[in-house]
Amino acid sequence: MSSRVLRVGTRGSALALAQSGMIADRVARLAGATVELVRIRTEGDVNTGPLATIGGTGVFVTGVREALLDGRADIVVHSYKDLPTAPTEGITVAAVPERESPFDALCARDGLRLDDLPRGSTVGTGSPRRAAQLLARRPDLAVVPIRGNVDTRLRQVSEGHLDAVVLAAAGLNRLGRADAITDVLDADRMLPAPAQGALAVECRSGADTWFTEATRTLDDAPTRAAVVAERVLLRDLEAGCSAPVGAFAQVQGDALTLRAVVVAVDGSSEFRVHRAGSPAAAADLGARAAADLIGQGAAGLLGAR
Ligand SMILES: NCc1[nH]cc(CCC(=O)O)c1CC(=O)O
Repeated sequence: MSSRVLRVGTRGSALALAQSGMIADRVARLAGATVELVRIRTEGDVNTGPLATIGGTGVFVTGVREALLDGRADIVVHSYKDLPTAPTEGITVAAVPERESPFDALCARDGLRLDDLPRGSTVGTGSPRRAAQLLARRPDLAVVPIRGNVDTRLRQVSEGHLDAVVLAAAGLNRLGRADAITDVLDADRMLPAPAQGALAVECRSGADTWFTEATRTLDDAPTRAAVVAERVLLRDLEAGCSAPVGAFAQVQGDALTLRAVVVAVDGSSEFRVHRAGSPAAAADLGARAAADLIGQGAAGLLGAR
């Protein structure tokens, strides 16, 4: 029996446990280790008020990273789209594993698809990006702000309080709730949040240990290139994770393509870009796309910056 123990820091939400558990099992198997889950309760879990009033989604990330930095955990796993774009001193993204579905999913009553929702239907989402793109296509819908974990949101539909909710397909898939999806919103209808569906596996910088070595082997180069392009775009727009910015990059053959949109929160106007580059120059592609959007006047839709 091996004496190696991989300590994986994780929040206690169902999604966090599913994601951390899946990565932990893969790293542990590669390293011949056993897994110890280190539960972390963050400010965002304790305080359920509107995220904007308690410091944004960063409140979830900070608590988890503290466990890494003070040595309680060896690795931590984040939904990449929840990470701020600025790098953190002392922490390295050791792996960006192969991406799950990057797309958003409509979960509606009675199996309805977006175009079949009756006029005036209520759709729950707390995301300005999702709200704006829904309203751009269906101005008649009533977007209702909601928060809470995936199960709480799905219950709003199953209990008849809302006609539909929009959630990341990746989260639903990882939680085994793909059955709730009635319409996967492809890139032509809704561009996802930068890095949606991707995970970031973090280790302390400079620690060349058995667990960083094993973690690095989970890195997927095409996913990393796509995520770099999407997040450099977000960074250069100086927009946060709740900004009305959609972006989707993918490696196709030798090329990396990037599509992005900045939308008015009421869906009344938008700026778009579609560019291609080399996967080796992913950051440059994101930067050029952001400059293009700013040149079109997109900064005016990004609000106070
Ligand atoms: N904002 C919360 C969050 N962060 C990551 C996911 C889903 C998983 C992913 O995008 O990787 C979700 C839920 C959602 O947006 O529906």
